[in-house]
Parts: sequence; structure tokens; C-alpha cells
Amino acid sequence: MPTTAAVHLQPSLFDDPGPAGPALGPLTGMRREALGPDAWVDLLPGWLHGADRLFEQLAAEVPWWAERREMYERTVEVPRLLASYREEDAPPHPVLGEARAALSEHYARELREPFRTLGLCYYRDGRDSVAWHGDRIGRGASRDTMVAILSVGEPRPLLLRPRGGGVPVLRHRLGHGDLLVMGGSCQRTWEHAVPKTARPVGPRISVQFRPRGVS
Ligand SMILES: O=C(O)CCC(=O)C(=O)O
Ligand SMILES: [Fe+2]
Repeated sequence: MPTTAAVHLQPSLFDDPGPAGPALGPLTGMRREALGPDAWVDLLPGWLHGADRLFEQLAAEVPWWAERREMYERTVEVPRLLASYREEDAPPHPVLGEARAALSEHYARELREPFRTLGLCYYRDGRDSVAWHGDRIGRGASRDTMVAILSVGEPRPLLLRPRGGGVPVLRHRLGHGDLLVMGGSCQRTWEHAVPKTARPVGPRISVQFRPRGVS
């Protein structure tokens, strides 16, 4: 039987950041996928170079917390570690500040406000996951917005489906510096999830950039 505990990050070949550390490429080459008349995702694989090094640094240095939630009169641990940074907090690595600025500039005309907060999720192994949801706390429930996700570490599939379930389900494996941006009505008309897997998978960290008032 494969054991999930023994799986470590498989370094991606050809991704040496050099002495300067992790660095972003240009945002040209982003590809848009329409989910319907007014929801979409943008994709840019490998936006961040040196993603393995950033993974190691974030895993070691971010003050991760485990959240507990009341469910059916029981307290259950949320199956991933979390961290969040408000707009006035320094991001946990300068390249994440650069990423936020680059995304804000790239989407300025469409979003008409900057990305502000950073949310981090740490999926330690295949038992960690996030269930189907939209980021609907705050304005995402009623208005178009954007959530940009930069992934480092081992790729895990992020699934998308129309709200309430059913086909079609889209699947994007995200890790090693990949960027995915959800836009338009995606948070209220679609749902996303990172499912658990029994396969041995290494750890992944996702960094979500959101405008003010969206979570
Ligand atoms: O890990 C991911 O890419 C998704 C995380 C997510 O959907 C969330 O935190 O709202
Ligand atoms: Fe989400």
C-alpha cells in the first residue's frame, strides 16, 4: 500500500531560480477559457520560476494555523493549513508582493480595483483538500470579481463546475508556479474544489490574491 506520509516535494527539473531567487515571468501568454456567457478562467502555466524554492520557504516560515469548525455538533479540523495577510501586512515573500502588483496592473481595466489580500492554503498530502465552494463571503456573492491563485509545490487538480453540481467539470493541475485567475461571475455561478486523493502526492501551497471585501 502506498503511504501518503512519505511523499516529499519532487523538485521540478529546469526550474533553478539562480542566485536572485524566485522570479515572475511576463503575463503575456495568459490563455482565457470561457465558462459561460459571463464567467471565465485565465491560465498561465509556470508564471513563477524558482517555485520549488518559494514552496520550501513558505512551508518553513509562514505561521500556519489549523482551523477547527463546528459541524453537526462536532468539532472538525479543516483539512489544510491556512494563513492570511491583510493589505497592510507585508507578504511572506517579496515575490508575492510583486505578483500582486503585476496582477493588479494586468487586470486594472477589467477589475477596476487592485488585488489586496493574500490567503494561503497548505495541502500537506492527499488527505488535505477543499470542498466545492465559491468565494462568496463578501462581495463575491453578488458582484463580479476576481480571485487569482498562484500554486507552488506538487500539482493538485483544481476542479470547476457550475454551481449546484453536475457536468461539465473542468480540471486543471496546478503547482510549480502555475497561475489561474477566476473572473466574471465565477464565484457565484460556478464552484471550485481541490479533492482528496488516495494516490501518494507531495505537498502543495496555493496563494490566493483577492480584492478588498472578497473571501
Ligand atoms: O488551493 C486552491 O487552489 C484553491 C483554494 C480555494 O479555493 C480557497 O481558499 O478559496
Ligand atoms: Fe476558493
